[in-house]
Amino acid sequence: MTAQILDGKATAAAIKSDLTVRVAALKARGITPGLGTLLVGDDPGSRWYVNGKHKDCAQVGIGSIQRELPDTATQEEIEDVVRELNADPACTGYIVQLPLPKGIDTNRVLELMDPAKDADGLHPMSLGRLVLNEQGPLPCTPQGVVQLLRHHGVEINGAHVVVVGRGVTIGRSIPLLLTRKSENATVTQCHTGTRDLSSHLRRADIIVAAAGVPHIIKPEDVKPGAAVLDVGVSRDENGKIVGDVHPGVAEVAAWISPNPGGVGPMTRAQLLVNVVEAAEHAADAADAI
Ligand SMILES: Nc1nc2c(c(=O)[nH]1)N[C@@H](CN(C=O)c1ccc(C(=O)N[C@@H](CCC(=O)O)C(=O)O)cc1)CN2
Repeated sequence: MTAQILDGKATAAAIKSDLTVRVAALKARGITPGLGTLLVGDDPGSRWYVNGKHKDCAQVGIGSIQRELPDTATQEEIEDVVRELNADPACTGYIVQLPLPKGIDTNRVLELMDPAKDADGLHPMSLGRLVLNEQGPLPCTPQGVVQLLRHHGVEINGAHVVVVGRGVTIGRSIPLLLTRKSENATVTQCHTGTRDLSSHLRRADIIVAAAGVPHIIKPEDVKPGAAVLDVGVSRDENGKIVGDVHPGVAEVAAWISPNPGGVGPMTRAQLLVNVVEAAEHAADAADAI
């Protein structure tokens, strides 16, 4: 039997439809949320992602502020734009598209952002809030993974999840989200230093593959009936996406996220959720004065 699809495109469309209503309600209260983006350099993938984010904004009624710098930009030039976005009242939330060019201190850039405008959940304050179980913007891809599972009714409570990868934007925070009481999973985090990856994978009810290694998850390593989410993005010689999950896994798993069309659209939808939630909190705080 072939696995059922964890359909990121359809789930993201449902989230966006709900957000359209919430943005209209904010506008009725005199607040227009505006997403800022800072793109440094001309990587075609990053440009595609940023353009997609602005297209999404237009669909749900969120304003757009688009800033760009060449890949020769210095740390100071990048930080100047960050300060401008911090000060811009039309920009209620923003992101710095990652990765930044080599030689740029990414953590210093992220730390300079106004945490109240962090739309990506990647500011150290936001990540600290996640650790402390406090309210704040959630990292977009990790929360996209959680929402994709929830939307399709995949049982997370009590599940054993194996995450492959420990990168800061994705792998690192997935265990933080899935071990919250609301999710209640048990998580094993595997990485390049893990001995005998297969033995961990075979025990997983849910696998989240975020290693960036083409087809690292093979059919023989997957427990029949597991849910498998493919977050890896590598490219073949024609520029086509090759995920972390071997196509044969679809014959063993009960659920599989396509790639493209799975976690990617959910990343974009969660960004919009963060922008709208921040604007709603600001509106509530203003009303309370
Ligand atoms: N500041 C950030 N930078 C990066 C993040 C992030 O969350 N914040 N994540 C990734 C890139 N990313 C968002 O920025 C992203 C990745 C993938 C997709 C997506 O919709 N992908 C499509 C396929 C697109 C293609 O064909 O290339 C899909 O999966 O269907 C959206 C956003 C790194 N940087």
